[in-house]
Amino acid sequence: MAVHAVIPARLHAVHKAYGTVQALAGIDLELRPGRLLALLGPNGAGKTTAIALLLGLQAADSGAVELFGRNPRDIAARRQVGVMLQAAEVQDTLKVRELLELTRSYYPAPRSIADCVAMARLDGLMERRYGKLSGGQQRRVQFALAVCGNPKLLFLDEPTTGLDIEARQAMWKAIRMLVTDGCAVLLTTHYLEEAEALADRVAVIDKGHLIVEGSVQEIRARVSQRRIRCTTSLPADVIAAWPQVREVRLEGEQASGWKLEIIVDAAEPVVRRLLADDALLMELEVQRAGLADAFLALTRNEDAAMPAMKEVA
Ligand SMILES: Nc1ncnc2c1ncn2[C@@H]1O[C@H](COP(=O)(O)OP(=O)(O)OP(=O)(O)O)[C@@H](O)[C@H]1O
Repeated sequence: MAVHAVIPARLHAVHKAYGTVQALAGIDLELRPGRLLALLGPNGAGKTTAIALLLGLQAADSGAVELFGRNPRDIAARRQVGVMLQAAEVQDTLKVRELLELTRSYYPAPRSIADCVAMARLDGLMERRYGKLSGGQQRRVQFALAVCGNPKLLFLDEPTTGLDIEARQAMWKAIRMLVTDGCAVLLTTHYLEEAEALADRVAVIDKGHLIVEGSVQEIRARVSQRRIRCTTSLPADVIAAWPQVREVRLEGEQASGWKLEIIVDAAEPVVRRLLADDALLMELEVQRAGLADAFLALTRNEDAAMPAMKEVA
C-alpha cells in the first residue's frame, strides 16, 4: 500500500494584497522532508509575506495555505515548526540558558541542550544575558531557539546576515545536518552563494510572481550567459559596445592593462575578437554564469522572465 507522506508546507494559487500592493499574485510552493528550498527575490518580492502566511501570522486573500496538511494556526501543526525570522522578538533580559529552556518547554520532544549548544556554537554564552550579546551572537542564539524544538519544518529568514565567515560556515554545516536528518527547510537569503551551497531547489519570486523554480543547475542553465575574465589593453567602454556583450565590470588595473569581467550572451565570438584585437591579452578565463548572474538576469526584466512561469506549473 502506498504511503503518502504529509507535505510539510504548501502554498497553492495564493494571492495576498496589502491595500493596492499585490504582495503575492498566485504563488505555488511546496516544501518536502529532507529538502531545502531557497526562496530568492529582490526587496519587496513577497518572500516574508509567503513565510507569514505559512506561519499563520497573516491570512491569504485566496488560495490554499497548509502546514502539515492543516491550517497554519493549528497548534499540532505549529509544534512541528521552527522559525528564525529577520526581526526576532526575544526577551533580552533572560540568559541564553533560560531562553533555551523556556523555548524547549513548548515542544513535545525537544532537542537536548547539549545538541543545541553544539549546533549553534553557544559554548561560553549560556550564562550571558541575550540583550548583552553581539549581533552575531544573538543570531546564533536565534538559530538555537529555532532548532531546539526538533522541528520537522524550519523557516530561516536570512539566517546568516551579520555572521562572520566562520560562524556562517558552522551554521551551514548545522543546516545541512538538519536536512540530512529529514527536516524540510525554507531559506530566504540575499547571499546567492548561500543558496548555491545549501539548496536542493531554488524558487525565484518577483513582484509576487513565481518566476522560476528548479535546482541550482537548472536555474543557472536558464541563463545562457557566460562570464569572461581577462587582463587586456582594450578599454572597457570599447568592449562594452561589442554585440553579445551585456556588461563589463572593471576588477582592477595593472601595468599590463585592465582586469575585466565581461558578461556575454555567447562566449566564442567575444573571445575570438579579444584575441584578434589584443595581441597582449592575458589571464583569459571563461566561466558559466553563476546563480547570482542568473538571478539578476531573471529579475531584471520581468517581461522577459514571465513566460517561464508557465513552465513551473
Ligand atoms: N504589512 C504590510 N502593509 C503594507 N504593505 C506591505 C506589508 N507587508 C509587506 N508589504 C508590501 O508587500 C510587498 C512584499 O513585501 P515582503 O516583505 O513580502 O517582501 P520581501 O521579499 O520579504 O522583501 P525583503 O527582501 O525586502 O525582505 C512589498 O511591496 C511590501 O511593501
